[in-house]
Amino acid sequence: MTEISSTPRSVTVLGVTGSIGRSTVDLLLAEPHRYDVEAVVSGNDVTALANNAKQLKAKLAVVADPAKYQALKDLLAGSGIEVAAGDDAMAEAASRPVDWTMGAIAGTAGLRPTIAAVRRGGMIALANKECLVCAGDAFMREAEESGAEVLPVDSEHNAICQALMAGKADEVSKIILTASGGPFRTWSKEDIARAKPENALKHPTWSMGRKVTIDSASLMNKGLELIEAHHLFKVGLDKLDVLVHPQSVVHGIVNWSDGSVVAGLAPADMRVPIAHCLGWPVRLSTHVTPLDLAKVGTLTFEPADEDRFPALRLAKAALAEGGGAPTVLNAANEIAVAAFLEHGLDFSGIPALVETVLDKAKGEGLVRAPQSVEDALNLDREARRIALASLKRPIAHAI
Ligand SMILES: NC(=O)C1=CN([C@@H]2O[C@H](COP(=O)(O)OP(=O)(O)OC[C@H]3O[C@@H](n4cnc5c(N)ncnc54)[C@H](OP(=O)(O)O)[C@@H]3O)[C@@H](O)[C@H]2O)C=CC1
Ligand SMILES: CC(=O)[C@@H](O)[C@H](O)COP(=O)(O)O
Ligand SMILES: [Mn+2]
Repeated sequence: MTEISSTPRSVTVLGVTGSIGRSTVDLLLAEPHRYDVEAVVSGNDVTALANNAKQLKAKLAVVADPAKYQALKDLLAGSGIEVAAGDDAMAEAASRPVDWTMGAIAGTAGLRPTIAAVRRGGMIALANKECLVCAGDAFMREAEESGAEVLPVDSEHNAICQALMAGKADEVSKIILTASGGPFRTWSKEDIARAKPENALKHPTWSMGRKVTIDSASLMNKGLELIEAHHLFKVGLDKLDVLVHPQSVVHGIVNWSDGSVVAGLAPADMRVPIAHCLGWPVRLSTHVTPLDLAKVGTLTFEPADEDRFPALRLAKAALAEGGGAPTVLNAANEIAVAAFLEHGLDFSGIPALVETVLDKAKGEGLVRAPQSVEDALNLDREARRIALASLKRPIAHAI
């Protein structure tokens, strides 16, 4: 049995102020002697960032928004904690040597700092699925080259990664990702089309950041997760499936060639997969309320409806097409979600915009296979330009 090391694990948390970030901080503070926190990074919430930096005794705090530099400096004055701001500072923070990095910045904004961590090596606990949807081939190739170990945090992928330990890669017949079905699981197509942000932000089983919550409501989240699974587990769409499971108790399922089925179950609490990655290869003890299956009582499963949830169909098609299609899909979806949250787009406008952008990008001959992370980011920018130009009402904040 592998023992828990008595040497503290050095850690950096990208996206420390978000939903995944807060769960990570909770685990770090439960056993502070086990960790040496190097850097914490946020987008613009300097109050929470400064608090996290002090609580965790971090050496460095970085905020993405350069306009927030002075505010962060004032908040951390006299603490001895180094302060920085901006994109280059985030990448520099992520490239400082540590054993373990949490990649939990929301959206493609997280790609540059996360790849900086990958290039440095060590363990990368990856929550940010957009990194893999935007630039999966290049991202995983760089991880292989640097020796970085990519640990899946996303609940389905973490469960599947554990289930996959029951056999060999060539003995897998199917990998199934469960989906809660989101708040519109039982809604008609017409009602879904008219859904408002306040409806879409009411996730039935998980408490998460706004972007992933909207993606769950459209089932784009499950589409992004299929692409994420393709890169993490090196399987094609023919071996991947989605099953709607409203209780969010079973997170991932592996069907084996001999008929055996191994499923990963856990409470709907992200501290469980984060702890799995934080302790890896050792299991930590957490204060998470254990899963009580007698209390849950019934587990149900149903097929996903791609007619009412066309985002899932679009993501599957992008995965099947490959090349730059997932990059374009992801960029268009980020703009669409931002527009929906600003009331600039109907809910049904999200998949509609994604489809329009994919068609226009193909028409302009842009959907090439990215050769590098930087190449993927260039394609991402071009797809955003098309998406923004396709909106009837302009938006103030692209995610
Ligand atoms: N929440 C969950 O349960 C799950 C989340 N994920 C994935 O994890 C990632 C994070 O999700 P979640 O924690 O919910 O998101 P949140 O919106 O709650 O948090 C996002 C974090 O990213 C930071 N951030 C936002 N924009 C930037 C930027 N431009 N530069 C640097 N930092 C930025 C935010 O800082 P600030 O607070 O200052 O804005 C915050 O710390 C997503 O990719 C999501 O899909 C995957 C599975 C489950
Ligand atoms: C917690 C987590 O991993 C989310 O990605 C979750 O999967 C969202 O729920 P849905 O199953 O509704 O997309
Ligand atoms: Mn998930």
